[in-house]
Amino acid sequence: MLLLLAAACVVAFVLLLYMVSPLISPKPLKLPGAHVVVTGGSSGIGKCVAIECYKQGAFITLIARNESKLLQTKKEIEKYSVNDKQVVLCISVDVSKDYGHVESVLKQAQEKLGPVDMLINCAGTSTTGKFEDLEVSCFERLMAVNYLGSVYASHAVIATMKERRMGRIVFVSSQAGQVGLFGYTAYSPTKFALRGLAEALQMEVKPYNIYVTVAYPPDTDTPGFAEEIKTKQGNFNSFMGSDGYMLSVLTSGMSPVTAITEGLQQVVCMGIFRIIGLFYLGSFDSIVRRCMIQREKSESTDKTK
Ligand SMILES: NC(=O)C1=CN([C@@H]2O[C@H](COP(=O)(O)OP(=O)(O)OC[C@H]3O[C@@H](n4cnc5c(N)ncnc54)[C@H](OP(=O)(O)O)[C@@H]3O)[C@@H](O)[C@H]2O)C=CC1
Ligand SMILES: CCCCCCCCCCCCCCCC(=O)[C@@H](N)CO
Repeated sequence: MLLLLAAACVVAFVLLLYMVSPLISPKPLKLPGAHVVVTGGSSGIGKCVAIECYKQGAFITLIARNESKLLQTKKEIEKYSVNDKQVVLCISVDVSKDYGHVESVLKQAQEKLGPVDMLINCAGTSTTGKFEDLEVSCFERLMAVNYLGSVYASHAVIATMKERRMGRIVFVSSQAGQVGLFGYTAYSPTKFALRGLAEALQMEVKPYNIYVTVAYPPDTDTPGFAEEIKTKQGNFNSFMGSDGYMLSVLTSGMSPVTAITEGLQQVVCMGIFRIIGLFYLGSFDSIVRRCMIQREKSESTDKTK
């Protein structure tokens, strides 16, 4: 009897998802000729994403502070041009300081390269350390760059996107924005905050054909991330690797789904991943405890010397 009920529930759920599926599966943005703005585009993940979009024919605006790094990256990206009309524009601005300034440079960029089709909020930074060792100014700075920087840039482009009834906004969070970990007390909250922003914003802008994605990269030092953004475009959740998959199912909460199979996988796998997650947490706790004991031991032998 119970089994029958469970089966009926699953069938009803699938049917329901099928009914709303036209509403939840955005078409991928056509990158050829599109204007893509990448904050933090002069280095690391942002640079890889910019290169990937450029390779597919997009016009790129790179935003970061350091001008020489911007120009160097511009040259690097231009090597991948696919037609002679493509432009890479560089703007030197601190996304975390003055909203008026961010707004005016984005206006200028839109005057030069046309309205923004996709904004990738990748400018970010991290500091790690034990809570008591981190200055409170560090908490303020990370929140300003990682969170408010993304708010400012998105706020500056959203009105035009709504008018045009099209657009994509990507927030680059982190796996440390899905789970709080030792040493990340200043960083994790800024990345958790992006998810809250993304969920609320997505609900507002979906009727305007604007789609929001939150990317949760793991520790990254390879250009592999560019592959991810290519295949995940239009999805609300973007992750990498098997840990990333489990984390994104486990922390799916009230995030929207962008495919029927995504919702189904969450329903089926959540419980088992919670069990696996508890093992992870147990092992993290035991690592932390072991390190603490080791440190205390070495400190006390240092003292006796
Ligand atoms: N690498 C990793 O392991 C992971 C990274 N992430 C996130 O991905 C994003 C990119 O990381 P990663 O590629 O490693 O970073 P990098 O340090 O390589 O690049 C950071 C980029 O952001 C720019 N930037 C930093 N602060 C500001 C600011 N205040 N205003 C404007 N631009 C700024 C930098 O340029 P400039 O300094 O000239 O301003 C640079 O272009 C970050 O948000 C990070 O938190 C998430 C998960 C894992
Ligand atoms: C079923 C449950 C699975 C649980 C898996 C848990 C895995 C946790 C890995 C967390 C890695 C954190 C990377 C932070 C990267 C980052 O943002 C910084 N490099 C920036 O400096």
